Amino acid sequence: MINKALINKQAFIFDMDGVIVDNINFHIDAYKVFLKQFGKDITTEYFQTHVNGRTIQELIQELKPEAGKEEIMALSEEKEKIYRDLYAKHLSPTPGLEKFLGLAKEQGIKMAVATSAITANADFTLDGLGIRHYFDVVVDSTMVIKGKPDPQIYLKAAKLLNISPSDCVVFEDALAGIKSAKAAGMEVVGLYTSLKKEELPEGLILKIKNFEEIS
Ligand SMILES: O=P(O)(O)OC[C@H]1O[C@@H](O)[C@H](O)[C@@H](O)[C@@H]1O
Repeated sequence: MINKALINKQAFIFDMDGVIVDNINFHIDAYKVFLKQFGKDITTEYFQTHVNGRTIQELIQELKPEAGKEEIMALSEEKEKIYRDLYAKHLSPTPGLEKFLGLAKEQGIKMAVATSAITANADFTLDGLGIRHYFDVVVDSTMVIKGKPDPQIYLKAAKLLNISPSDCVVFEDALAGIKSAKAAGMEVVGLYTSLKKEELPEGLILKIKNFEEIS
């Protein structure tokens, strides 16, 4: 049974990292390796407030303003390959995810993924877990101009699903992602995977550790 707070909605839109997979520590470790070439380190706090949920392309643009599109994509792929190599043998869905996706599908709820990741990471996760077939739409960072916290990615997912933003619920774990979804006019279920429960902002319809709590 799907949780009462969600049953009147027509679409569920899932963030990927920190929601479909609980992988944030692997991103932090990959950034530590990748950022050495820029003479930078990254703390967990800096990651949560400035990096998590944003696109790596925008981060690289800040680190290297002179880089053109091709170099930005090459550097993005460099960092994401480090991440995929670190996480590959741990790849697993957030507890309860598949049961929840199955129930939602049975009830005719449309579903999308809206991730700040590059396409290779979305493929790695959705195909690696064998769950792509649950989703009607997958939007990644290469398909938008402005990344989260801008609302563009969630608005695009809703448009492709053909569902009005107010009929969508978003599942998010990152501060930038929650801002993006709210700016798109959507209600948000917060997952406390990368942040602690008390660090998630107010104004969420639910705060959950994983999908076992709502399926
Ligand atoms: O949480 P989302 O939207 O799935 O975003 C994932 C992205 O989150 C960012 O923190 C990372 O820089 C990216 O490497 C990663 O792909």
